[in-house]
Amino acid sequence: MSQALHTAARRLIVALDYPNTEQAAQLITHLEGIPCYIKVGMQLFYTAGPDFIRDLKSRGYSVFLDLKMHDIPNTVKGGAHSITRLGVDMFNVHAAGGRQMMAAAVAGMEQAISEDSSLRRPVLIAVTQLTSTSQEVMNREIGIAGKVEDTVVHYAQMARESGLDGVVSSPLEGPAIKQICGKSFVTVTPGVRPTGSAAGDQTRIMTPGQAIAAGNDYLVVGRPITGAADPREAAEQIIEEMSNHVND
Ligand SMILES: O=C(O)c1cc(=O)[nH]c(=O)n1[C@@H]1O[C@H](COP(=O)(O)O)[C@@H](O)[C@H]1O
Repeated sequence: MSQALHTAARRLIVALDYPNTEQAAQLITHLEGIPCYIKVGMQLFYTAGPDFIRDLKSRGYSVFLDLKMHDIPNTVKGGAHSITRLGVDMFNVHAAGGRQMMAAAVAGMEQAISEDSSLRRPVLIAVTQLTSTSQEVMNREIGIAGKVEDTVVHYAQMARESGLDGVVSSPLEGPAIKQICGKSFVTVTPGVRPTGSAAGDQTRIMTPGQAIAAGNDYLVVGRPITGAADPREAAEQIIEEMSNHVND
């Protein structure tokens, strides 16, 4: 693998949204040798549990544990402490939980690190508006007026001020977030669809090339890879497209 492809692969996060460890393990086998991140979300974690995460880490994988915590500050602090102790590389909370909750997540993470010096500080990010949320749904159902981008940027600012490292947003909002929060504030962007693949429940989407060209740091891709006839080929095509747009 060339340096450019390697660099692009490190910015791809593959979502293992599976109902059991067997299917997840099969996909990991397909991706062997590709240095991408692995994302474990609610569906897999609630059945596979922490042992699956420890196993991935012991085998050298970079792991994003996507449990989107949203609770009272004390509970989120405890959750962040437990998650950090698993040794994951990235995890998330919902920005809608507010500043105090996000600061509590940072405190829980830092407490775990201070107790065990072998742990590395994970990247802690806040979900802004889910990529499945359209402008209309945000206004009429969630009850937030205005543009999605403005809410996303507001949440991103709160996350930065609360000590988080970045946010989850759609790739469309990446440039506005970077402009307000700075280039080093991390954007992790699901809602990525290669040309011709089904959007499904995602509404705010870009292609892998567009998402990288917009300056986003990490792309989260699930079904376009996990649902492909040849998942490895699908992942390689996405990485190639990403690598072609790194300096756009
Ligand atoms: O936090 C996330 O990862 C996340 C946030 C968000 O706003 N939208 C979103 O789709 N995700 C996750 O990103 C993945 C996207 O999967 P696909 O739509 O199959 O590519 C899923 O695992 C979602 O849980």
